[in-house]
Amino acid sequence: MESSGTAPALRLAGLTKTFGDRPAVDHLDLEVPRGSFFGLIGPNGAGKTTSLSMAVGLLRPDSGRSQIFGFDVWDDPARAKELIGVLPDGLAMPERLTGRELLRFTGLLRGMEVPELERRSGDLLEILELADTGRTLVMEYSTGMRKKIGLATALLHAPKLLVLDEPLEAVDPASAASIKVILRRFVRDGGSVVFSSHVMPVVEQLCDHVAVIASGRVVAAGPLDTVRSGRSLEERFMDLVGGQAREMGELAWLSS
Ligand SMILES: Nc1ncnc2c1ncn2[C@@H]1O[C@H](COP(=O)(O)OP(=O)(O)OP(=O)(O)O)[C@@H](O)[C@H]1O
Repeated sequence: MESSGTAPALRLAGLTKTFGDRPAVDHLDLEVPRGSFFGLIGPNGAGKTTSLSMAVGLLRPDSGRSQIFGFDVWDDPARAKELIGVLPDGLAMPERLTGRELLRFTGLLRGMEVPELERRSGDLLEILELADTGRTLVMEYSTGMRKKIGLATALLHAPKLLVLDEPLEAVDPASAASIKVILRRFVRDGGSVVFSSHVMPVVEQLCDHVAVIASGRVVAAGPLDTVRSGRSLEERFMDLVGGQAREMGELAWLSS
């Protein structure tokens, strides 16, 4: 096995997953360099969530491998998973806990010492503007609040790689700004982040690397400026995935 000392933060090799007779992810290869802020973009249904779920060991691929700092997610799950913090899509959480209780539960499962766990939970709840939610149960949280508490659980054990599925979706602008500060600081201090998004300006603002996925395959990947090749990311995205603003003639009935 490759030494964890030189391996990329994340390496996906030949990842494949078929639902029914349609491949959702089709021999996908991807490398996230250490210390990079990596954006994953692609149209709806391109296979981003499926790829990230397989990358972190939440979904078993039909074939292919995922390695985190050289540790295989399926052969060596304990070592791989202690290095990552994950914000999955549609996160299933213990619903009858408050946010603070959820963090305590997560930290204890991770084997953290209680005083340190309490200190970090307080910091995270404060910066994510969840400190005032008091007795509110997770089942009563809004979509954006669920994203934020999910992100807090991903950060709690100070992982080396964050894998985040649309972390800013449904999050209000003030909280989004806080999340961007947290993620930037995380990368500045040596962490690596890979996240999916549909918001091109956010990806351009945050990321130094990007991959475009379409039909379960990587159609472009590399440093942001290389992938953009002198254009905006949105223009490049439209070129690569064949998107075009449609004529509205067929919806003429919508205009009264
Ligand atoms: N559990 C499932 N059962 C059947 N089909 C699935 C399942 N999960 C995903 N798919 C299909 O796999 C394909 C890829 O879905 P996926 O959610 O990975 O795309 P995505 O790029 O994350 O999309 P979006 O940007 O809309 O979130 C889609 O065609 C989707 O319908």
